[in-house]
Parts: sequence; C-alpha cells; structure tokens
Amino acid sequence: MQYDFKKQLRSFGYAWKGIRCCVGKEQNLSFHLIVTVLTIIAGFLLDITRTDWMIVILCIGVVIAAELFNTAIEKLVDLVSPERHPIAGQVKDIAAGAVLVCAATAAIIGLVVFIPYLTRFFL
Ligand SMILES: Nc1ncnc2c1ncn2[C@@H]1O[C@H](COP(=O)(O)OP(=O)(O)OP(=O)(O)O)[C@@H](O)[C@H]1O
Repeated sequence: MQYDFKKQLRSFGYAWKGIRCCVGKEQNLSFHLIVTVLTIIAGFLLDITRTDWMIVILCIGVVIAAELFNTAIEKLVDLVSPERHPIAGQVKDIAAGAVLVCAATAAIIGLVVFIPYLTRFFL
C-alpha cells in the first residue's frame, strides 16, 4: 500500500475535530484543562528540570487522552443504548473509573515532583 500524505493530513484533521468537539462541552475535560494550565504555570514559575517537565507532560497527556476515551465511550453508549440498561451504566462507570485512576496517579506524581520545589521556594 502506498503512503498517502493527504490522507494522513485528513486523519489529523478528523482527530483535531474530535478534540474540538469535546473542549468546552465536557465538564471533566474543562477541569483537566484548567489543572493543566495551572500545572504548566507552576512548572515555569518553579523552573522545574527538563526531566520533571517530561514527567509532567506525560501525566497531562495520559489524563487528557483518558478523558477523551471516556467521552467517546459515553457517546457510544448513549448511541447504542439510549434506554437505561445496567450494562450500559457499568460501561460508563468503568470508563470513568479508568479516568479516575489516571488522574489520581497524575496527581500523586505531581505532588512528588512539585513538593520539593515548593518547600525550597517557601522555606
Ligand atoms: N444508558 C444507561 N443505562 C444505565 N445507566 C446509565 C446509562 N447512562 C448513564 N447511566 C448511569 O448514569 C451515570 C452518569 O451517566 P452520564 O454522565 O452519561 O449522565 P446521564 O445519567 O446519562 O445524564 P446526562 O447525560 O444528562 O448527564 C453513569 O455513570 C451510569 O452509572
């Protein structure tokens, strides 16, 4: 199969459209984006190291990607099961649980990274 650069660009466009259709509409995603902005500001203010930036950026990416997967799953469930069904509810709850695991992990890593800078900054 021949590599089609135009098709590749179109795929990026569809992916970008997917992200845009969630931004500003999904409350949880908005929360994660606000935390992301605050984390990035803190990173610059506290002048964290390159390695710490990589860890922080990885955490941000994982949480936002998890939230996008969760939103996609929610929409798919609403499409295939507009009526209430226990399994439909479980699917949504499990997807939300996955986001919670990612977000809690990222929060703990954030504390491990930022606490030493904060103690040095304030003490
Ligand atoms: N189709 C469904 N069948 C059974 N339970 C559902 C279904 N949809 C949602 N739920 C339950 O409700 C919880 C919240 O789901 P969701 O965030 O999609 O809100 P909703 O109840 O569908 O209402 P809304 O979309 O207006 O917020 C889910 O985690 C799940 O426990």
